[in-house]
Amino acid sequence: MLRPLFPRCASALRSATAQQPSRLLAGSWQTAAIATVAPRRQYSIKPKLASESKPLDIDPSKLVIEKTTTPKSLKKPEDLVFGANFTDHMITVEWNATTGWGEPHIKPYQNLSLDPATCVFHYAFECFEGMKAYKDKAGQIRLFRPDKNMARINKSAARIALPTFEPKAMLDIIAQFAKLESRFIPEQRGYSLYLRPTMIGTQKTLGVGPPGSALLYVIASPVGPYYPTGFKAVSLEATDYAVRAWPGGVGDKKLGANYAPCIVPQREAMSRGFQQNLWLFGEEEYVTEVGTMNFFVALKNKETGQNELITAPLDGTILEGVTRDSVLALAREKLAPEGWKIEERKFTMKELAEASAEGRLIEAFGSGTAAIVSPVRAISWKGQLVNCGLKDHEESGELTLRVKQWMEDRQYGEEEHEWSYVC
Ligand SMILES: Cc1ncc(COP(=O)(O)O)c(C=O)c1O
Repeated sequence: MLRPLFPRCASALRSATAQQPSRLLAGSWQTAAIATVAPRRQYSIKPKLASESKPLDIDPSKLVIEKTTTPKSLKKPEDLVFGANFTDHMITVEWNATTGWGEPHIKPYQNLSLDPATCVFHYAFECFEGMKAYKDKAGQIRLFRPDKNMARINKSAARIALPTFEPKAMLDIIAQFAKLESRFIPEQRGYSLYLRPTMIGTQKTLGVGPPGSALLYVIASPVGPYYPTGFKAVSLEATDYAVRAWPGGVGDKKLGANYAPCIVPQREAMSRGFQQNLWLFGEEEYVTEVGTMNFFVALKNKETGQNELITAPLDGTILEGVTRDSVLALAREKLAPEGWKIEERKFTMKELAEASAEGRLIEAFGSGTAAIVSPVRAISWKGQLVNCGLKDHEESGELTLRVKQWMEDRQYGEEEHEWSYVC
């Protein structure tokens, strides 16, 4: 049994829970302890969770645009480094619990000024998105399935008591922003503008509670192809000494707090020569996802001989990737008619190792906004190297290449499709 760090607090908390369960829900440890000392005190106002604020309050018709007077010089496309350079402007929208969302602004890219006591610095009130704007052959800017990113950031925000917003309104503002930054998006295929919507709690307080104020901002970084000289297959290390997420946790939300704890296992994997780590879950060692990508495996079914494309289900422990959803939809549309079975189901490392040993593992790849798809060569697990179907001289399997092509056709508007949002 774990010994409480503060035994007195723990017993005060236990008695507060027994006597005043509803009070404990409304307060913190500190309030719980006070409640035992002064049991008759009532909370007259139930604190309003930021996430209960009504949507529909970001209003694009109120957008204020202030253009920069010092435009940045453009980098050569081949010199672009992911997330290192930013465009001229940013979007900001402030929120507070009393008045709701304020005027949206597009203004010159600039520093934020926040008090050191601001709650984001102490209790990780932060969530974010990663999405891309592409330039098509006609020079139009296209966002890829941005509705999915808006829905996801709202779910993330609501989980950490930050406010939600009307997705269509924000999308309208992001589209105007992407158009304004058009000169930063190189024309060539493979290039895009990475957009980073971010929401933080900005209340100045060390008290633990729902933030009374927040800031939603969007910055943008021009990016080149993830693999400038063509695919490079990555090798993964299956992590068996740490878990990324668990049932009932927040692994399916894009919270900054989910990312920092993943860096040490990632660094460990790299120190042993692997590019990324692969997160497993439970005694069964279910395969969940890779560092910042969902994971797909193509294998031949042992009994039926049918080709199967498998990825972990959305059970709350993996991020609901927009690319994952797109790959599944494309596979159902294009691979299923070729006889493939497309499955979202739990699968174990043991199952993969067995398929590999029996020559049934066809291919494996990660999926995510940054790389679209990333071929996997091998997975280190329990001292063995599980080969994922590539020959030594190959950097990608055929299926991974096809998926990349299908995705890019829709992202760059070569295939007109409802996933592409023309700004
Ligand atoms: C943990 C994690 N899983 C999966 C993904 C892929 O998600 P998406 O396809 O929406 O980029 C990401 C992307 O950032 C991620 O951080």
